[in-house]
Amino acid sequence: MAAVRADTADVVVVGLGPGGEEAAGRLAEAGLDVAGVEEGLVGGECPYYGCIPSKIMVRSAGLLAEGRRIAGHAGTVMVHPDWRPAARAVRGATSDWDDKIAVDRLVGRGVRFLRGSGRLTARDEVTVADTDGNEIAVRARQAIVLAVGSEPAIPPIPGLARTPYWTNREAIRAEEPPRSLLVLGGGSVGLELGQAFCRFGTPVTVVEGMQRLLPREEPEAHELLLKVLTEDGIEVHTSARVGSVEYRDRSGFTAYCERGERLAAERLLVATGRRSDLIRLGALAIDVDDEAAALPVDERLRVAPPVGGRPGIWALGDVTGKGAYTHMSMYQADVVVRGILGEGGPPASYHAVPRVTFTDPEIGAVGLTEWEARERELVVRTGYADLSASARGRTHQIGNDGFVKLVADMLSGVLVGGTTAGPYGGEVLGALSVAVHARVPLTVLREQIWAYPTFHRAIGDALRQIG
Ligand SMILES: Cc1cc2nc3c(=O)[nH]c(=O)nc-3n(C[C@H](O)[C@H](O)[C@H](O)COP(=O)(O)OP(=O)(O)OC[C@H]3O[C@@H](n4cnc5c(N)ncnc54)[C@H](O)[C@@H]3O)c2cc1C
Ligand SMILES: NC(=O)c1ccc[n+]([C@@H]2O[C@H](COP(=O)([O-])OP(=O)(O)OC[C@H]3O[C@@H](n4cnc5c(N)ncnc54)[C@H](O)[C@@H]3O)[C@@H](O)[C@H]2O)c1
Repeated sequence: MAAVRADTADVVVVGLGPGGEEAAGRLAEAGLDVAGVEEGLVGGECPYYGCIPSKIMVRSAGLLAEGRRIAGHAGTVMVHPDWRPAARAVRGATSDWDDKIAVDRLVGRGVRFLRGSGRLTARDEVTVADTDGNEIAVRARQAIVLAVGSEPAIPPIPGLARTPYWTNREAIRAEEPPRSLLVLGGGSVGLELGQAFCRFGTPVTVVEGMQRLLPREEPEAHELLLKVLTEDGIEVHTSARVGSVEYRDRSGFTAYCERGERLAAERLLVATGRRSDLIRLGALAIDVDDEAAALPVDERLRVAPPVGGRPGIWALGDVTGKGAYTHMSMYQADVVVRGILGEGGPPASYHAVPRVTFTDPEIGAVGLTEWEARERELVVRTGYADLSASARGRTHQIGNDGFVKLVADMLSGVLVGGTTAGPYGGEVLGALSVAVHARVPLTVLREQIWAYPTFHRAIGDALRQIG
C-alpha cells in the first residue's frame, strides 16, 4: 500500500463545482495558500452535465419549435430536426468533457490543485486519494470548505438498479435522440430535457409521483405546463408511482405503475432529485450525522466555527440543502470567502431565492409561493395576470401562454414571492426578484410605470388585483 504523504495549507476546498472553484480562486487571490481538491471535472455539474449543456439543448429545441410556429403567421417552412449540431455544440461547450482550461484558470489564480477524492479524516484534516491509490493528508491551518455538490438520487424501485437507465449525465452526452423516452420525475431536469428531446422527434412520457409537475411551484405553473407539454405531444402521468422496472435488450424499458399503467420506451431518464453523500465525505469526523440530507450550516455557512486554534469548517452549494442552483452556490461562496477573510458583511439570506425552469414557456419564480406564505401565517393577498390576454401576449400571438402571479404580505406591505411564466419568463423574473429582495413597498411598486407592450407589464396588472 502506498504511504500517506502529509501536507498543510491555509485552506482546503473539497469539491470544485461553481461555488468551490469561486471560493478557492478568491481565497488564493487574497494571498492564502489554498489546496483545491476535485475528483471529477473542475467546474462541477453545471458546465459539463447541468445548466450549460442542457440550456444548449433547450435552445436548439426552442429554435425547432419557433420554426414550426411560422406556419400560419409568417409563411411556410419545412423543419427537419437534426440532433448532430446540438450534440456538437454541447461537446464544444464542455471541451468534450475535458477540464484542462478550467484547471489552468484555477492554477492561474494561485490555487494548488489536487486531483482526487477528499475525505475528512480529522477535525482539521482532509485526506485526498487519487485513482492510483496514492494518498495525501492535508492539514488545514485556517479553514476547510466543503463544496461537494450533489449526485442524482435514484429511487429504490424494484428492478431499476439493474437496468442501464440514464441520469442527466447520459442524457447530456446523447449522440442521437432516443427512439422513445420515459422520464421519471416531473421536476426541472425531467421537463427541460424531456421537452427538448420531444422537439427533436422523440415520443416522451413523463411520470411524476406528486399531483403536480414542478410540485414545489405554484399550482398555476403545473396547469400551464400540463397544457403546453401535452400540446407538444408529451404524455404526462401525475400522482403515478412506478412499482417496478424491467429492461430487455430488444424492447428497452418497461415501467409498471402501481395503478396499472404499463409504460414502455427505448430509454429511461431518472430525474427524481439529488442527494449528497456525507458518508463518503467522512462527515462523522466533524461530528455531523452522515445520514443527514445536507450539511447543517449557520447563517454564515459555518458547519463549525474556528475554535481554540482549530480551523473553521464552512460548506456551500447543493450540499447545504438551501436550493440546488448554480447561483445559490456562487452566492454562498461569497459569504464563505468573506467569512474566512474576516471581512464581515451581511449573512446569507434566503427570502428572495430566484429559480427558473427553462421549459417553453419558462417558469420563473422568486421567494415564497402562495401556499408557503399561508403556511407562515402571513396576511396573504395574491394578484394574477394572464399573459395571453395582455397587449404583448396578443401581439406575440402563438406561443404566448403564461402568467404572472404575485404573493403579497399585507402586514408588511411588500411582495414576498411571485411567478413569471411565459416567453422569457426567466428574464421577466428580474423585476420581481428586485422587488422581493429589496422589500420594495407595494405603495412604491404601484407608482411604477411599466413599458407598453412588454411581458413584464403584466406585473403591473397583477399588482392592481392586490389593491
Ligand atoms: C441537468 C441539470 C441542469 C441544471 N440547470 C441549472 C440551471 O439552469 N441553473 C441553475 O442555477 N442550476 C442548474 N442546475 C443545478 C446546478 O448544476 C447545481 O446546483 C450546481 O452545479 C451546484 O454547484 P455546487 O458548487 O454545489 O457543486 P457541483 O456542481 O455539484 O460540484 C461539486 C464538485 O465536487 C466534486 N466532489 C464531490 N465529492 C468530492 C470529494 N469527496 N472529493 C473531491 N471532489 C468531490 C464533484 O466531482 C463535483 O465536481 C442543473 C443541474 C442539472 C443536473
Ligand atoms: N433550470 C434550473 O435551475 C435547473 C434545471 C435542472 C435542475 N436544477 C436543479 O437540480 C435539482 C435536481 O433536479 P430534478 O429535476 O432531478 O429534481 P427536482 O427535485 O426538481 O424534481 C424531481 C421530481 O421527481 C419527483 N419524484 C421523486 N421521486 C419520484 C418517483 N419515484 N417517481 C416519480 N416521480 C418522482 C418529485 O416529486 C419531483 O417533482 C433541482 O431541484 C434544481 O435545484 C435546476
